[in-house]
Amino acid sequence: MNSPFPAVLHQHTARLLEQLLRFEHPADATVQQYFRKHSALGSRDRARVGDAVFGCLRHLRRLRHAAGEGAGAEALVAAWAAGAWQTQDATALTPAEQADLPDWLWARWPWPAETAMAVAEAFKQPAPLDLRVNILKAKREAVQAALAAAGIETVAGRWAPQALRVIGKPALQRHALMVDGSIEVQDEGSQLLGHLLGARRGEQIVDFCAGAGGKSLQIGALMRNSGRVHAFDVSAGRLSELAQRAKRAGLANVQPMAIRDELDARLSRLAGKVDRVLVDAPCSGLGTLRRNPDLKWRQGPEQLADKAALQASILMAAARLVKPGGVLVYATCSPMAEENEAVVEAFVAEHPAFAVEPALPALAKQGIDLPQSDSPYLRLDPFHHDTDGFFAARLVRCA
Ligand SMILES: C[S@@+](CC[C@H](N)C(=O)[O-])C[C@H]1O[C@@H](n2cnc3c(N)ncnc32)[C@H](O)[C@@H]1O
Repeated sequence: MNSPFPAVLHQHTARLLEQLLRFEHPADATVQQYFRKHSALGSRDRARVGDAVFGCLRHLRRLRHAAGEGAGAEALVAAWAAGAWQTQDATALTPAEQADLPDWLWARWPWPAETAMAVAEAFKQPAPLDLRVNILKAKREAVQAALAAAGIETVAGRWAPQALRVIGKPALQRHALMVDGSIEVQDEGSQLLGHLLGARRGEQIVDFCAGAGGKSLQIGALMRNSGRVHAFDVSAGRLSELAQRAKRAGLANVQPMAIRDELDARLSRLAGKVDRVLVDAPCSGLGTLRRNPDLKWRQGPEQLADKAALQASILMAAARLVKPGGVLVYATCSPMAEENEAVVEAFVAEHPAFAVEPALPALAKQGIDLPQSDSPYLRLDPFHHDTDGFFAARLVRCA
């Protein structure tokens, strides 16, 4: 049960939820726009309204069951404030309702029956805040001590050697360690993808879908500021702050470049020359439901199929850059087989020069010991690993 929710916050939450339930834009953008428009709301009230609307999106099917199908935003918020999703009789719900997933997604939910519901439950929890310590600037223990001195408690990550998990929700954006590039916000699972690439000093690396460059920065630091990380993306906007962030992180080896698409002619100069290529592919993002619960309601099987076609095309183009003996990592923040195993298996069937190398032993060589699995792939989820949901395949070009 939540603490009493003042009427004025209830009204704001209902109005905002009404907008969110149109699913026209990503939820976080709609929330930010709403708060800009209602600037009189103080930071604590914003946090409460934000928690409430995200809570409604996380538990939408259970709330609809409690408030009645067709219930409007007002009634859904009332059901949320009463904690209805926690107290209702689960046996009256279908498994998809219990899991708070649309039927199509529950039908494809890629975990065995014994753990499927527990994994769905873990995806409904808010995500923690993880940091990556920049090894060029500081050691993890020293950062932890400096944060503790400022009243910010952290624990060392369970898996990734540079990860710190922040306890609670302190304001960190303007902290000196953030400003001087000693720490970056990066989910621990995302850090493991960077490690799976296994970049070494002096190598040529391509981060094909670099986005804002979180992994480019990590890889550049793991290479101790040597070699080169070519950071490509079709979105110049997303890449726009990477040069500045790299400078702040003490990195001179990260080179951002906006490309037209995966077939951009300028890529041909790197064909067959790159030691390691990371494809952090555009995907459904269903592995990030803890942060973006709207994604489960905003997409259907058609979107997954569209994504899979783009992913296959990007993987094929990126593979052309890998030199013989080089490594290609294909990753998504989605657990769905259509975007993961199916893409990789179709690629390998058409490209016999590439072989899947088991991911867990590759990480174990770096001292990162994840729970055993029969899969040759890295599959992470919030229930088993306490990270966002990720998939990654490590491919080696044999010839
Ligand atoms: C999952 S995000 C990458 C996140 C990023 N690697 C990070 O760690 O922050 C996928 C990225 O792929 C980019 N993208 C989409 N289509 C692309 C294409 N055809 N070629 C290269 N990048 C593409 C998107 O703009 C988006 O930034």
